[in-house]
Amino acid sequence: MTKFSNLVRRVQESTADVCKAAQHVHLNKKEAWQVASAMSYQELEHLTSDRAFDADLHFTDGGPLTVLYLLCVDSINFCFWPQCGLEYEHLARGLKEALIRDKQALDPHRLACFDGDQLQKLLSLTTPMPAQDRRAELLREVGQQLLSHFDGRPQNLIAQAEGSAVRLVDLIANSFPGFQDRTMYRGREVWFLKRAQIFVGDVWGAFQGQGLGRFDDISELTMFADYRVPVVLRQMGILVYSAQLANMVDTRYELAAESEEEVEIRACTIQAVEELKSALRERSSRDGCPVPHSVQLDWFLWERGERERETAPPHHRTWTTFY
Ligand SMILES: Nc1nc2c(c(CN[C@H]3C=C[C@H](O)[C@@H]3O)cn2[C@@H]2O[C@H](COP(=O)(O)O)[C@@H](O)[C@H]2O)c(=O)[nH]1
Repeated sequence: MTKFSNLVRRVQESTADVCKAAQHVHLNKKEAWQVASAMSYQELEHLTSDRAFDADLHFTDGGPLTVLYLLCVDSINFCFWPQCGLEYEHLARGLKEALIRDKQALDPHRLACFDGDQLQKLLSLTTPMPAQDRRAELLREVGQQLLSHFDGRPQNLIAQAEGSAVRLVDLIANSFPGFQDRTMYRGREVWFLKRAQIFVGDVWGAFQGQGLGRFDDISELTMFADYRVPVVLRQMGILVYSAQLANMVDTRYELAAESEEEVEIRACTIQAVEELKSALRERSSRDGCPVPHSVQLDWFLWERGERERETAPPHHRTWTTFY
């Protein structure tokens, strides 16, 4: 059993350090508290009751094949923007249709032999995406590592987490190298684990927090540091970019992966959602309003970003396999 290292805590702590030291991005905490106080009670009730999992878009069959499907989706859930018109939904729906077409895959007894080749074949049945070869390698890794560490059974992966979302993130990051979303910032390690955490959030959502999706500590997860949510937080005035960074982002200049600018955007995005949650906790002590998990705040912000993507300012552009 891989040593438990609580990588989610490393995400919390390392991104808080980056946010404090950031030169190109400012987290306006006062604005975050304003936004939190302006959220309606009804909105918060909906947020906290909703696991925001889109069951029409995704494959769900109530069993381990759903876990495997989500592991495949989230192993290649990154960088759609270079291909005009391509969105996350095309990936989710494409893999769902490929799985349903591959009738044999639906035989639960066959699940254990879902190896790298089968998973890679699924990709060839979906919409071509940027870096198709890299995505095929990442899918192959899912098949290989699932076979070598978990007897090819996704339910074994879930069982080893023993009902802990944090342990499951650790297992994913330690068992599937492609999910190890971390970098260096001014000589110190920074962790984001966006796809590992979104996988756990998706399993929790797909199973409505029950059975294979039951986690006692889902509240520990951070938001998922992608390129859509920072746009919404910037529009709210919670994230403020330096004039130079604002110009780079607004003119669609590509930010290098692991550059200070990119790392600061991702770290401050995570900390902005934590600040919103702190503000809502404080408000709740006064008016008893429901307090969403970071996962639920994330979905609220992401789906708002999706709705407004045609009219919103540009998101930052970084070529990466992490988000
Ligand atoms: N923070 C955050 N980022 C998310 C998601 C999702 C999908 N969530 C669904 C899954 C289950 C529920 O039904 C959710 O609705 C994708 N992404 C990221 O966004 C970017 C894609 O954007 P665009 O090019 O516009 O499709 C890309 O980095 C992708 O990895 C999320 O929930 N939170």
